[in-house]
Amino acid sequence: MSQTENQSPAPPLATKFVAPQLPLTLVSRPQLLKELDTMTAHRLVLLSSSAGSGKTTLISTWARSAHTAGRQVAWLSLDALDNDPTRFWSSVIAALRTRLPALGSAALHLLQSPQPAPLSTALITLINELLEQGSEMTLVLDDYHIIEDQVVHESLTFLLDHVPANLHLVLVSRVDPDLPLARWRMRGQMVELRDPDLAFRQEETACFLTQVSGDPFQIDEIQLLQRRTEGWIAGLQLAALALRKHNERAAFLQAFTGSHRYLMDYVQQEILKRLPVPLQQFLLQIAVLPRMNAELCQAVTEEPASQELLETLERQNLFLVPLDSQRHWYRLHDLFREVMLAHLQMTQPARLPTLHERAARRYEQRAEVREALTHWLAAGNFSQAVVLMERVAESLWLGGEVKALSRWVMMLPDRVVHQHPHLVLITALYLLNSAGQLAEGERLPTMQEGKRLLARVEAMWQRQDEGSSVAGEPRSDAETALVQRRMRLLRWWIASFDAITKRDPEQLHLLAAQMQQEVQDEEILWQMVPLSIRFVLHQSFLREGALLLPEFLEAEQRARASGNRYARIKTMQWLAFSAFDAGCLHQARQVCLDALDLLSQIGEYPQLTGYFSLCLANVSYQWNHLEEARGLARHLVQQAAGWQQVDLYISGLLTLIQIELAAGQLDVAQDLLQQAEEAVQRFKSDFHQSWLAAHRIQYWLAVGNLEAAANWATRRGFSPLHWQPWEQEIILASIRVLLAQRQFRQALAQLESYQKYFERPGSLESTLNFLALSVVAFAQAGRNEQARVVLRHLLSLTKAEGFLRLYLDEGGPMHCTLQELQVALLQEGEETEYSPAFLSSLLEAFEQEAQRRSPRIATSSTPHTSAQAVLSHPQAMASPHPQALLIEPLSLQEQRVLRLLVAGRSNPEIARELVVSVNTVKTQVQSIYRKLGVTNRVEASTAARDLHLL
Ligand SMILES: Nc1ncnc2c1ncn2[C@@H]1O[C@H](COP(=O)(O)OP(=O)(O)OP(=O)(O)O)[C@@H](O)[C@H]1O
Repeated sequence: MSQTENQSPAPPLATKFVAPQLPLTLVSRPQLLKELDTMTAHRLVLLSSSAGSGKTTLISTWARSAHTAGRQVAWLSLDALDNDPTRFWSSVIAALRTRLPALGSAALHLLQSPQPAPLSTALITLINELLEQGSEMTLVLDDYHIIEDQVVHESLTFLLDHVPANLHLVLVSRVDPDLPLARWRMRGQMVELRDPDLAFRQEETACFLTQVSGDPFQIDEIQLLQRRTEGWIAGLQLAALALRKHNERAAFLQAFTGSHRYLMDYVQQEILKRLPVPLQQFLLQIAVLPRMNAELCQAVTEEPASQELLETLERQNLFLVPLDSQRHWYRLHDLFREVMLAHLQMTQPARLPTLHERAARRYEQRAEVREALTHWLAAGNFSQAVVLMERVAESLWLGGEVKALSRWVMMLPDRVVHQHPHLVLITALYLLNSAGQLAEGERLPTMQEGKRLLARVEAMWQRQDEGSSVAGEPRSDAETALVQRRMRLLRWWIASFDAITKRDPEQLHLLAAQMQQEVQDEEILWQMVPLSIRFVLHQSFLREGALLLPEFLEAEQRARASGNRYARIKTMQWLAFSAFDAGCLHQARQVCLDALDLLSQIGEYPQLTGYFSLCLANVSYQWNHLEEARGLARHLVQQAAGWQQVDLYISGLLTLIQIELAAGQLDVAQDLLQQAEEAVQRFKSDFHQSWLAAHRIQYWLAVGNLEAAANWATRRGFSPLHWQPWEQEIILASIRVLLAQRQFRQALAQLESYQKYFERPGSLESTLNFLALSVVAFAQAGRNEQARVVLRHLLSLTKAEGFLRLYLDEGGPMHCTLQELQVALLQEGEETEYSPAFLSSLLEAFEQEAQRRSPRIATSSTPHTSAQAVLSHPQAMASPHPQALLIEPLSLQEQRVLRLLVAGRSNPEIARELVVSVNTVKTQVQSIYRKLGVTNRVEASTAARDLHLL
């Protein structure tokens, strides 16, 4: 090469002026191309996004199609030599001349003359030539990030500020160029495409993978790669490339992370190597943070200019994703972050623990425990991790985060587990406690996790017993005994879950007794274990939770004195439910209110409020505060569904069904029944079956579908010989079916045979339900005297606690019996073992119930009801006990007369059958007409049928 040749600048490569070849496996992006068509009407289109995000491919595809459509598109791929202003503008003019050869000769001459004119003169000449020439032209400047020369930036700004309307510029860059972008953006002179616009959508990823590999991909494989790459095309392409060398596609996809060599090489060569060292270091170090703000970055990197560096990363499209619109919080693109971490691990392994420790400390100061723990563990600083876990274990339980705690505990190495067995055992205790509150079908995984934790401590202990070397101090006998006792307790607790699954109350009883012995001198936390088993045993199995009331009262006091919040909340929960079972509604309500108060004082633990809300809803229901009960139950169901607390969700639904049935909202009840049935089936929640079946029957009876109810009862078949306490609601419901079928004798026989079970001590709630049904059965069978006797007993048991729904739910026959009792008391001046005021308030409640169900009747100017009015009310048919709809219910004798009348008997025939005079029958028939609001036999028959009075 000659001297002169050596000094003259190298001529530009002709390929600079041609859009690059498109990939063979091109995924078409019609939507983006269409957008570009519109965007290129602007003065400037900026494509600023990460390396390998598909900028060049997109714009060259567009350039080709624009060219085909007759548009003039000039192309210039910039290179490092273009960092010289003369060279840059000469290249630009050369690019323009590929489309308009006559353009720019004067400007070029000025630029290249031996005594060059000022740059602005050449630019003005070019602008004037463009304007003069007049045709539309788009100029693409690819890889503009290569340009660092300030004069080039300034001259380009000059051009853009004075650009003629027929020139449009497309700038393609990995970083935001040093141009007045904000001004142009604000003036609407510039439009942009950035990473989120360019990332492949899932269908594009699918198309790309299929084209590259030739094989169709499964949807889950596509989703996995889409998630991993977040649509970053270069990442996807590298994964596809690596995939070609693997036979086991599924295994490869699972193992594909940022530490893959292809990715690391690409990022190193294309990105990291090109950054200044301080920025490189900053990026590598902040990669230990899953999400970050300037303050955290500063804590980790000790770099005071963290805010500015974050802004630089963002401007340079270095995979920093803003998490809020104020740009306080960011995260790194996941796969890119993995590459950074892998790089850090490879180049500066000793630095990683320090960075994690700094992060952990900062998070601890911010009281962000989860993050702090993750970093302590990542730093391998297990002693700090354990200290923190021990400190926050209880709060994590309260916050419903036991599973996270158990995951962290599982990450501790054997040596640490051996030194801190109690942390592991307490985590297992919390897990088993949570398992106890889950519906049966979902209990297993949580229990398995508890088992795994316990097994770790046991295995270590066994190794110690066998004399194998486990690091750590030798233990005192007392400490060894304590750990062993706790392991035993947990084993028994696990065994108790098996007993629950096998429906084995004896075994449960045995286990609880064994445990009770063991925990005499234990901390309150461990004393809770046998109590929780006793609660399940007595509440869910034997259904005599009331028996435990004194025990729970005492436990609650102990828990209060201990200051342990877990123990307090648990004992209050048990206490509330036992009080409810014992019929102590006021006490149950007070405990719930106190517990909710306590929970609001100790912090936001909404998951723990559920059981208290449930109990409160049931108390409100009994007091006939239906609106309040409904509000509580609805809220509870919504929340429990969100928290995935299936047991609570189903219990809430069942309570809500009962409320809607009582309110006559049968359509709503029907929907809820379906939801509950699905949930019970899905989660195999057997303990809810009895309530559910009982509600279903109540619903059928309420809508008059006696056939469905009867079919069900026949299929089910009951016998006192197979009494199971957890089936008592179904048993009572099946007796209701008998009553509805007018099989009074059988119903009474059933009641008698079950009496000893329902009237046993331990569940006043069961006893009350049984007695209420007995009153109705006797009354319907015409055994009014006995009905009144049972009713008096019932009144004496419920007088102090204000039970209302217990009575109201039984409808007409209960109402009649109450009225008869009141008359008898007035006539005979009988002594009562309950307050007559209570009786009056019950009768008043029945009146209000009738008014609520049928306001037209209550406000009618005629003193007596009309059956038509009753029937015209939409809720009339919803009443489970239509007699209650009549302002004046029919007496039993009138019901008998009505039945014969409907059967077509004449007055003398009725008189003969009932052994009364014809005149008496006539009076009773008139009274029936009056009460039903009808005037003849035909109307009476219709009303009787419609109102289900027969
Ligand atoms: N639509 C597409 N179909 C198939 N492959 C594509 C598509 N878009 C991009 N690619 C591939 O992705 C890789 C990166 O694309 P491209 O070079 O266009 O990205 P870029 O953002 O311009 O990158 P850089 O910043 O490095 O210039 C290329 O190998 C390209 O072939």
